[in-house]
Amino acid sequence: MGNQGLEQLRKEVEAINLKMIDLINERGQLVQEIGRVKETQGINKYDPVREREMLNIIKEYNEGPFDNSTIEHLFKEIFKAALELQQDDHRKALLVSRKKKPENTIIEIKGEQLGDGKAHFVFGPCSVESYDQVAEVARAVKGKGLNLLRGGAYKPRTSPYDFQGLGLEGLKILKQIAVEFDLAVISEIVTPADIEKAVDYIDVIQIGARNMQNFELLKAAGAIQKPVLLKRGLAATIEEFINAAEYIMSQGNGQIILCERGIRTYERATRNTLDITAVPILKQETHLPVFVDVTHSTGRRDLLLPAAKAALAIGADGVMAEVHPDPAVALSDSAQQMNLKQFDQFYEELSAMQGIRL
Ligand SMILES: C=C(O[C@@H]1C=C(C(=O)O)C=C[C@H]1O)C(=O)O
Repeated sequence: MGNQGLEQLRKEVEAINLKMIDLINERGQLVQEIGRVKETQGINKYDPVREREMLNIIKEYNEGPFDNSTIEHLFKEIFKAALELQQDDHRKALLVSRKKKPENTIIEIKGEQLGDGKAHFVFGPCSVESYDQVAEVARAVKGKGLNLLRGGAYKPRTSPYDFQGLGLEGLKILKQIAVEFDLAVISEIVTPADIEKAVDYIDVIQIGARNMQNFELLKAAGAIQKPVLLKRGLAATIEEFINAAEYIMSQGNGQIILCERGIRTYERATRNTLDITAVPILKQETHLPVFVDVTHSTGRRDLLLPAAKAALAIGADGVMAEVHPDPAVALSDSAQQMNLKQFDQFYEELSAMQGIRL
């Protein structure tokens, strides 16, 4: 067959493509109409029995050259696309998505505007151990002109025999520190029932990696009007992370800060693997501020500074890191927290970074 024959055949294929588009769209319009009828009758959009009936008729009719399994596959895709057409469009766009809200969400905490394009920082010990221990770090944080302090009161630990945190006593210490040093304090809450009482003690509720898909906790955090710092789960995809944030926002609380904290991979050189490109993806997909926790993602003191630089360079709104007056005796995470001298040096070098806006 010469080139002319080939061209003729291709023209015929092209003409069929166009006819198919018309037919598929005509079908789509009918399905949309069916969707509207179902809506008024309160019937489920998805109807697998009806789909099966149609597939049986289609297979009965099919004379090849495509075999029945291929035809079935193609039509299943058409049904799926048709079903998506039936779901109404704005229900599909998540509240946390850029599609829904193109401009950045800015969260104001103690005069800082998280999400404003400048770099923000959250420092503090892994666990609240005593008033004096937190006060020492608070003094160092305040000394740098910073306003946000973290400290864990409820500690979800891998082993039940590890230090579980001071609980309410820890929150009380944080509250006292917040008042005395004029700081905003961030602490993790692990039980829905504790959220309501926690708002009296802390300024930002943290939902930790292990609780990212604790949906009752997310809903409880959505029902209050306080900023929530939501950490990505250990093995959560970005989509799951975004949906976890949606749980909070769908309850009415839009003050959400996302925090990438590393994910579990086969790599053992670091405690977790910092998924650095999650930052620009989350910035593109959502309108929420994005932080990077360099302590838990790396688990290594020597990597805190390069990881923090990378986070800011790639567009993170802030960095979180752990600081302890004497990491060697810390009741949790002793290998990765900075002491006060290392903290000074870390902050000095980070704030000298080119292009950083403090
Ligand atoms: C159009 C309908 O809704 C859905 C879409 C279908 C389709 O594309 O043909 C079939 C069944 C349903 O899952 C219907 O119920 O008829």
